Amino acid sequence: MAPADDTFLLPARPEPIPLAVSRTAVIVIDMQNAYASPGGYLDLAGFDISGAQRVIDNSRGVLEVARRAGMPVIYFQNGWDPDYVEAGGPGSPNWHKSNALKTMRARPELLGRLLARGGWDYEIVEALKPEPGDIVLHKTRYSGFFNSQLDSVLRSRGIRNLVFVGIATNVCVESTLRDGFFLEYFGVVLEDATHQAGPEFVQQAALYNIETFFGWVSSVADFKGVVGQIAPTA
Ligand SMILES: N/C=C\C(=O)O
Repeated sequence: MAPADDTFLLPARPEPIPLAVSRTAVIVIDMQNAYASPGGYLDLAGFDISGAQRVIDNSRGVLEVARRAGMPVIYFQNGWDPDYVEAGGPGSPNWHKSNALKTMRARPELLGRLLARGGWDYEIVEALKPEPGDIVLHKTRYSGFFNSQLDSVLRSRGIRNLVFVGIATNVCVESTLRDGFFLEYFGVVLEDATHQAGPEFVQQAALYNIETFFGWVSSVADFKGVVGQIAPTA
């Protein structure tokens, strides 16, 4: 049972949202070399990753105050086994839509390198490595609620509120927040700790969708400003 006094009001759009510390987790979506480092999959596939460093820098501060307040920090790594069995063959829409798989079919020299567990591309970026006590989960599709332990990890901890940072806003962040909505989780995205895959308008479109239909949009400064005031847990 959450202690009554651990609720805080997070400034957000379309309205501030009350969150209980004991029922809130920060979800770090796909902060892997694949999505945030030059030479990673997204960069090799031709996407602009110039906003990734800002996501890394801003996420560090978010995770620092969240850990100090006692919130679980849950990382996702997106990818598959090195033989890509988990990616699915031509009978899976993932085979047709994954830009990582399409890039490797176009550039066979990359086969086995992109989003393959155990490789550099799959690893969390050096500047945002998980710390002791953080939870690291694996996912094989855009949404963190499919083929993963996320729902049971959250329910076993009484978590109902999910604060998102990571990449890509319009793909894995929005997919996971949307599925969380359908599973009765309250989703908040920190807009300046996310970056899109694609042109700038898809960042705005994803934030519009989240704010209007699926959850709330807040900022790194608002989150740090409120959660940073919460006394460290024992
Ligand atoms: N995640 C975002 C996109 C991808 O994995 O292709």
